[in-house]
Amino acid sequence: GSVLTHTGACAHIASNIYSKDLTHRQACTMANTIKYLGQEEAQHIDEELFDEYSFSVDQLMELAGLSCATAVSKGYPLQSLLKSPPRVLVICGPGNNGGDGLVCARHLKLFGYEPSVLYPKRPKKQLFQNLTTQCEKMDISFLTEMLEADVIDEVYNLVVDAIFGFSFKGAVREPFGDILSQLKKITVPIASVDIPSGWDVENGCPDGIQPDMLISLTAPKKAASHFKGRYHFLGGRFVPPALEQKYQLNLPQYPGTDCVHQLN
Ligand SMILES: NC(=O)C1=CN([C@@H]2O[C@H](COP(=O)(O)OP(=O)(O)OC[C@H]3O[C@@H](n4cnc5c(N)ncnc54)[C@H](O)[C@@H]3O)[C@@H](O)[C@H]2O)[C@@H](O)CC1
Ligand SMILES: [K+]
Repeated sequence: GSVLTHTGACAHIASNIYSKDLTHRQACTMANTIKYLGQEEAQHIDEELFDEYSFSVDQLMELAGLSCATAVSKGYPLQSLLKSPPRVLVICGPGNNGGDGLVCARHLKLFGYEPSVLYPKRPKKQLFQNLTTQCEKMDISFLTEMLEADVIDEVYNLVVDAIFGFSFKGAVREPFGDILSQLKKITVPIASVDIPSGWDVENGCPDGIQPDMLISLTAPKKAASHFKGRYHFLGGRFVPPALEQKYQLNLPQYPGTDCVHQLN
């Protein structure tokens, strides 16, 4: 990875190459560095993908979840796992981030992992029921309650955190407070989908969970600048160029036909 943080790199460019009057955003654009999105901006892009570009949630969720499973398989290849069978715990929250988790679990199973899903708050929407059935039909087990940290460490190789994404706000409500407090105690790696759950989408959370992997979808959110884990991937390779232009996302080029790009 690079020595400079994103903010540091942009500040450096702004102060050294261009005039000091440049805003952070302008400096990023001129330096061609990837944009880190605020919460509202992430929500606007999301709405635009559905309303203007006519994507359906199912489509984008499938690509997002596939990106997450692919990033996991790159960071934690099957042959590198210490525990056999290659069990992975996927924890899904009540919104679309949780849906990404269900899709991720299904692809992990196809990749040869043994995912189990914890899905304590299930929305009634057909989409989530379908994703749940798809997992069940793939012999993916669903846990009935959260496990203690030491049990997770003993049984699983890693945890996929698909609890909250860019719509998270305020103090964590149960049962997710208990779940996150166990996740703070585990020693196996956490791979967070889009945002480390419980983190403020823009400001992060110094005493929150500390994932080893972050898979930013569409574009990183501002909280990603506080990420200190080993692997930062970009996924969700579905952004039309015109939309990328409009929001000046400056997305890096994905290698070949890959659905993920490793940022660091
Ligand atoms: N636009 C995009 O780029 C795409 C986004 N997707 C995913 O969608 C996510 C955003 O999904 P949503 O907008 O459904 O929202 P989230 O999944 O971020 O979370 C919303 C859910 O969490 C609950 N919640 C919020 N704050 C809480 C708190 N403090 N305590 C307890 N519960 C709380 C809400 O009641 C709601 O049920 C993204 O982060 C990403 O993972 C992908 O599925 C597809 C494409
Ligand atoms: K998450």
